[in-house]
Amino acid sequence: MWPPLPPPDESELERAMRVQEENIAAAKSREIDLQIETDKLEAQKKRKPIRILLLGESGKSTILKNFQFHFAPIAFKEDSLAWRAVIHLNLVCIVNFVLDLLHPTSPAQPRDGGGRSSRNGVDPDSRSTDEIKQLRMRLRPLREVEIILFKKLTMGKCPTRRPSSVTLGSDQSSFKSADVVVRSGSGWKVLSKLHGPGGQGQINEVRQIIAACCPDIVSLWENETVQSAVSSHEEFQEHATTFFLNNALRICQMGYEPTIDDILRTRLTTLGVEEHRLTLEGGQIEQRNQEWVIYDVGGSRTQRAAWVPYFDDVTVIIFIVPLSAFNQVLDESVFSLFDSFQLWRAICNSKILAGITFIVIFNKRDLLAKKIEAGIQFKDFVTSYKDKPNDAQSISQYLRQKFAGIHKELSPVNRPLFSHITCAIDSQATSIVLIRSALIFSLLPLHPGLYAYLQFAKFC
Ligand SMILES: Nc1nc2c(ncn2[C@@H]2O[C@H](COP(=O)(O)OP(=O)(O)OP(=O)(O)O)[C@@H](O)[C@H]2O)c(=O)[nH]1
Ligand SMILES: [Mg+2]
Repeated sequence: MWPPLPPPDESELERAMRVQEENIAAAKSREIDLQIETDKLEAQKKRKPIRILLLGESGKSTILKNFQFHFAPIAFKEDSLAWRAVIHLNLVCIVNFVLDLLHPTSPAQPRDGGGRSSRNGVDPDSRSTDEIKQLRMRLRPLREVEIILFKKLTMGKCPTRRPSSVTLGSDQSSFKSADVVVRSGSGWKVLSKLHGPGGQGQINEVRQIIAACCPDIVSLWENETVQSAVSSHEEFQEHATTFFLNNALRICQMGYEPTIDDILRTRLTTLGVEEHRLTLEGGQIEQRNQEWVIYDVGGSRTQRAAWVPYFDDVTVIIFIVPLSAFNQVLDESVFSLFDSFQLWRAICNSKILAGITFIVIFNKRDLLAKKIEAGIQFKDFVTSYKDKPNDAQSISQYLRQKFAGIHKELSPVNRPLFSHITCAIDSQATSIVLIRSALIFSLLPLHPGLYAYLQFAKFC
C-alpha cells in the first residue's frame, strides 16, 4: 500500500519529513510514468516502416514522385536539381529521335505533303526538308550529349534505349523509342553524384551545349514537317514530347531549375526494383516522422518475376491502371488493358497477398478524354462495353467496376479495396488521392475495423 500508514507515535517534525519524502517519491513516480508514455509514443513512431509496393502499368514512378513531392517536400526539393540532368536527357533524346525519324533512310519518315506547292512555286516541303538538313548538322553535338548523360546516369554503361526496328544510316544512333532506360539502383545515388566534385565540370559543359543548341531546337520544333511527323507518329501519342519541345526555350537556359510539372513529365523507365525510403515531413497527417518504404518496379512483362520476393513483407499494394491504354498493344501483341486485367487477377489470387490492402489508381484520365474527343470508340476494343456511352466518366466507372468485381470474386473473405481516378502529371488533382492513400496505409493496419467505416462514409 502506498503511501504506508504513519507510525502511531509520529512527532510533528517526523510527519513533516515523511510528507516531504512522499511528495518527492510521488513526483519521481509521475516522471517515470511520463517517460514510459513518451517512450511508448517514440516506439510507436519508430515501429516497422510501412511498406508500399507500386505495381501495374504506366504511371508507377509518377505516382511515387507525387508521394515524395507531397509528403517529403524538403527532400524532394533537394533532389530537384539532380532531376535537371534527367530532364535534359529526355529533351535531347526527343530531339535526336525526331531527327532519326526524319532521316531520309528512315521508313518511318513522313511522305511528301501531297504535292503541295506555294504560290511562288517553291515547294514548302523541300524548303522544310532543307531546313531539317541544316538543323541536323547544327544539332549534331546533342548526340554526344545524349551519350555523356546516359553514361553519367548508368555509371559508365552504354545507353540502353531500346534498339530500333528502323534501319538508319551508319552514323545515326538507331533507336525506336525516345524513352530513357536506366537500371534500378543506379538512379538517385548516381544522380546525386552528378553534382559532386569532378561530375560538375562535365555537366556544366553539357548544359552549355544544350543552351547553345536552344535556338535550333526551337526552330526544329517550329518546322512544319516535324510538327506533322510528331502529331502522326504512334510513339508520340502518349509521350510527353510536345511538353518538352514546347518548353525547350525554358529548359535549355543555363539557370534552368526544374518545376514539379517538368519532373512529373519526365520519362525514366524503371528496370528491376527500386527501394525509396520516405520520412514524412510537415504536419499533413498524425504519423509525422513515420517512415514509408516504397518499392517502385519495372512494369514490363519480362520484369515481373523480380516483383515476387517483395510480396512477402508489404502492407499495401498500389496497382496502377492507365485508363487510356485500352487501344494500346504491348510489345508481345497483347492488349495493354487485357494485360492489366490478367495481372490484377494474378495479384488478387496470390495466397501471399491474401492479407494485403489494395489501392487501385486509375491513371491518365486526361489521355482517355483526348482519345474520346478524337472519336475513338471504347467498345471497338472492349466488346463487352456494348452500347454504353462513349464518355470518359462512364468508361472510368465501367473499368472501376470490372476491377472491383475481380477483386471481390477472388477474395474469399471481405478485404479492403480502395480505388481512385486521377491524372498523375497533375500534382494538385493527385494530392487528394495521396492524402486518402496515406490515411489508409497509416491507419488501416492499426484499426482493421476502419474499413467498414470508410466504406460507410463512401471513402472507397
Ligand atoms: N498524360 C499523362 N501522362 C502521364 C500520366 N501519368 C504518367 N504519365 C507519363 O507517362 C510516362 C510514364 O510514366 P512512369 O511513371 O514513368 O511509368 P512507370 O509505370 O514507372 O513505367 P516503367 O518504369 O517503365 O514500368 C511519363 O512520361 C509520365 O510523365 C498521366 O496521368 N497523364
Ligand atoms: Mg517506373
